[in-house]
Amino acid sequence: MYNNVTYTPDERQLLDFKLEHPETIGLWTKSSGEPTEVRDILTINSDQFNNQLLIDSMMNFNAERIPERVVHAKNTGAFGYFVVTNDVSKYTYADLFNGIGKKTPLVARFSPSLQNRGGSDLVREALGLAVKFYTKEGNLDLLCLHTPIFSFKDPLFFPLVLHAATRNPQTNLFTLTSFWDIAVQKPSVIHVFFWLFSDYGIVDGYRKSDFFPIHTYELANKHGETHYVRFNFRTEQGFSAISSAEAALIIGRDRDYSVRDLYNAIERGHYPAWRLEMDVMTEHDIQTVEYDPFDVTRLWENGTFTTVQIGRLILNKNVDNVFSDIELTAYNPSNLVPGIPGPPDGLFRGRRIFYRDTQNHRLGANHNKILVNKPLYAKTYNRDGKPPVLLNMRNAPNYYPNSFNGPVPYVDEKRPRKKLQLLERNAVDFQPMSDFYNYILESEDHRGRFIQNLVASLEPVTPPVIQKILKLFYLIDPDLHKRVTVGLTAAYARRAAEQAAAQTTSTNTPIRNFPTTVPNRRN
Ligand code: HEM
Repeated sequence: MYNNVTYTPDERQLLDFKLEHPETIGLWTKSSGEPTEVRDILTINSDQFNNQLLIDSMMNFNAERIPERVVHAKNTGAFGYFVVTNDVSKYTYADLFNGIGKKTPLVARFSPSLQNRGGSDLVREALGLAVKFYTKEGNLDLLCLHTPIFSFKDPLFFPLVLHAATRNPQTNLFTLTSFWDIAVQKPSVIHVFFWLFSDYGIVDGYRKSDFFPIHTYELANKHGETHYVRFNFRTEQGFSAISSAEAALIIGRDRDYSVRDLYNAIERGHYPAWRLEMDVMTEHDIQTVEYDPFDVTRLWENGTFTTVQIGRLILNKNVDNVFSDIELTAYNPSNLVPGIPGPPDGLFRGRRIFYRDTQNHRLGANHNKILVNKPLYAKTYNRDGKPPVLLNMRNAPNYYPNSFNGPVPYVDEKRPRKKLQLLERNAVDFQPMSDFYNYILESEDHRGRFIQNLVASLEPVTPPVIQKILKLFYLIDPDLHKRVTVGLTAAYARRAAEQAAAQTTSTNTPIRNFPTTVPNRRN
């Protein structure tokens, strides 16, 4: 009866396991290793406190959850590799980017930024792609968003803005009023909102989006010269987005659409790939362009940089276990390698601390010893702490300097001696938002959909936020202000009519209760 049916890879997973293992995979034991005796698997009418299997199973189950990430909690990911396709040695001596054809293994994780672990992935919020490259010179982590810009420059605002954009402490709901209020108070945020409310907002699965580490990274070549780059991961699947209405329909039947899409594509051998490119400026250009090229809230301007392809990222293996291979990953943007000194801006300096700290909290101080985070090579003077400690550097000296052949530092002649010092501005510049409205939204159709999405999001927003946001829209572009105002007026009129109609309709009385008894057949 089932012979002619084709099942999707995600539904087939257990069956595939069985086909790969025609016999049982072995004896069931307790976590101590003691084999499970068949009479212990039923505890009814037995002395339950004497049943070690019951205690072992229950206690382990009770402890299954660890704290979810404060942001980017919802998980999916895969293993893959990066392959160098171009000679970029004139920009960086980073080993992983040098040598056409060189392959570096990696683990990638995708996530919506605001959803809790069980949330939906077709949402109008920034999506994350985090990549951990296991290089010979340590792990390189690139954390990206699917918006090419970030919301603000000052790291102090991260917890504050994120509180406004996540669940309200009383209602436990995402609240559009606080979401837009923070944009009023910190208008650089509006630029990110614009990307999200445009056709770039909801992508048709992670595979079909570009991703951006955003910050301007410093790179060093073997002569000690520096270049400044913005990396871009460009999807080879073709960018594809969906509308709010389409997303709502899909979410109704599948909250894990993008997770499923990625898993099934990889199982079917349609390995998703991204081109890693970089937009490059020389040390001279970076200091002379007429805008701030380190400002994470704005794009670089056409004609001020060249674009160079580095290689391709390919995901070709689904993980065996989401908890150990993805949930336990600890991506940290300050995991950099020689030849990539990293971004010099203030936001990145903040991020250098936050990730290590939150991962100490979430995974423990030894998170880099968890298998999926373990670099190919590491010898440190760090010791002890909550497991895993692996071999804890065994009997090697645990202090430095020492006279007993403990690990030693090396000399990197190529490392740049100078460091660029930035002086960042706090002023808000509406130009990038105006450019977005007039140029990035390339057609009248797109602008129309953008206005529609804005209006839908603004309609529930209460005073005084709504008045203030409209004033800001006026400053960005009077046409934007006019069209959103017209849209809102129509939306309010529709709502008032719906409310009036609802008052005249009779209330809905339940026609049944849940049955809680069955007929007594003995009578
Ligand atoms: C001050 C600014 C920022 C702070 C304080 C911050 C903080 C955090 C924290 C606490 C996490 C959870 C980490 C974990 O539990 O393992 C996280 C995850 C993440 N962040 Fe940020 N973030 C900031 C800016 C950014 C920016 C600019 C980007 C992208 C360019 C970004 C991309 C991501 C991604 C992709 C993840 C998910 C990592 C994963 O898959 O595990 N963040 N961030």
